[in-house]
Amino acid sequence: MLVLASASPRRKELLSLLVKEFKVLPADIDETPHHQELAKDYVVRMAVEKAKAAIKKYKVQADADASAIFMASDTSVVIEGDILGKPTSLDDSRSMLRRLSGRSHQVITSLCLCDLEFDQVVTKCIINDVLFRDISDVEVAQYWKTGEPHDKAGSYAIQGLGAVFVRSMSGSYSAVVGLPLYEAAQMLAQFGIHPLEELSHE
Ligand SMILES: Cc1cn([C@H]2C[C@H](O)[C@@H](COP(=O)(O)OP(=O)(O)OP(=O)(O)O)O2)c(=O)[nH]c1=O
Repeated sequence: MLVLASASPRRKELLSLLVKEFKVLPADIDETPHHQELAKDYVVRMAVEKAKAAIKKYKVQADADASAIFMASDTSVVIEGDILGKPTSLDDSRSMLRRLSGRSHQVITSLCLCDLEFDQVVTKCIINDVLFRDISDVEVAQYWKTGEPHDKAGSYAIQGLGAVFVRSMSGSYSAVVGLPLYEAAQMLAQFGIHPLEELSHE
């Protein structure tokens, strides 16, 4: 059994493109970056901590399966080395989008796959570049009202209305949305889960 350690509807939707059956077990962790922690290290640490928290929750379940595999991920927007998480208010969203306006930033997504005993652990970090057009404060306020930026790192969603800000991107689109499909498929194969085989045996 594969367990997705996530509360993100995007991650669930993306994983369902690769795997038919999996459980979803959201993991609550402290997402505060350590002092001077590098963004790459931070996102990988977050994915590992989410996986570990889900393992802890899973182990106390009555139907816990010893062969369960756990998948967790984290997405952060990074500009000038600063990590932008989810906005807490319109002011916060405004300051994020003002920083991103008219320039390029990185979206870093990590992935962690591991077994129940945390003996076999594989992590990966995917870095994408996203270039924004200029964004006015009026647009920031209008965008905030849609609700879309509220639960998104960097205060935008490339898969939604936020796409109107994106001039170009390079890297993995699915990674920016929250779950890098190419890398997830490669990592699942290391745990004996082969998406194409599984989905072709209907
Ligand atoms: C940049 C960007 C982020 N996001 C989302 C992906 C993630 O869900 C969210 C970043 O927050 P995360 O902390 O990575 O994820 P989450 O809290 O939503 O879910 P969980 O930790 O339980 O797995 O931002 C988009 O949906 N589109 C985008 O373009």
